[in-house]
Amino acid sequence: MAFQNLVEIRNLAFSYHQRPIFHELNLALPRGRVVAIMGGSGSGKTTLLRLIGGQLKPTRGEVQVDGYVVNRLSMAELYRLRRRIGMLFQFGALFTDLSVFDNVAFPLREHTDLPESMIHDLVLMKLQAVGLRGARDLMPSELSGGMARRVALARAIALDPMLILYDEPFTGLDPISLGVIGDLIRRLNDALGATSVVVTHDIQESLHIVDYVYLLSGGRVIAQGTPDEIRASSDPFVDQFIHARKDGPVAFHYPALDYGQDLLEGRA
Ligand SMILES: Nc1ncnc2c1ncn2[C@@H]1O[C@H](COP(=O)(O)OP(=O)(O)OP(=O)(O)O)[C@@H](O)[C@H]1O
Repeated sequence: MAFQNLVEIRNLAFSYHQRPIFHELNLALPRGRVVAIMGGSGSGKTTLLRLIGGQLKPTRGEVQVDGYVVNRLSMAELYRLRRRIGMLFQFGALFTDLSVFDNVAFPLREHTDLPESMIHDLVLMKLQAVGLRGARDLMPSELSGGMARRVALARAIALDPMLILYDEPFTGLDPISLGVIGDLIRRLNDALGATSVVVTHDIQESLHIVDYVYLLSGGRVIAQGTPDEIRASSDPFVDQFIHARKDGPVAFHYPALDYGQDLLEGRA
């Protein structure tokens, strides 16, 4: 049975030890879409990706991916599901002792019994898709930051995932490489018929490439909409976020004791 939403998160709560991160999180990722998850530092964006990938379990509520409740799967079932999820984590670290070709071949060799001749063709197809077929014999140390990110992207899609999770895919890139990666995220999603989730601080770039945005704060979704709706929003939080304003509903300080009291207690 095909579910309209590839990912659904319902009434989710999650804490790290005693520290609550999400209280009542609800969100849905429709099939075929590219969705951005944004929010201030520490709002739980990476945690959310890890809940979707089943690396973390919610304390309440559920995470459903392709109809499976991720937090109730056995290890074997979770492993099978994860094979259909591509992940590109911050800086998308490559294996430094493997060539570009072998980096992209890695998941195919790990997770399939395909013959080397077929792996060869699949790797070249993925490298062609990111424009780096000609760089197949280079080592990671010979790549620019933008090229390395593209190789990581080719590796993330090696198994033709149904869902691709990107954690800060634009971090540390120059503006041209950033545009190239943004464009690839969109094009690869559409070419694969996949669904993509992009956790990012890069608001302007992501508003160009995504279909929908969720803004997280205080453990829940506080705004959502299409890029046009987000741009036009008069919500003070959205305004602060979109225009990168220092002052607004999001406080600069992590919650702390009163400053004066804190200083006095230090002396006591
Ligand atoms: N393994 C962990 N154990 C305890 N606390 C954690 C752990 N990982 C993250 N946290 C805390 O949970 C909160 C959410 O972290 P998370 O990395 O999900 O935020 P984020 O929105 O991705 O932040 P950033 O944009 O800065 O990367 C942070 O306050 C962080 O300190």
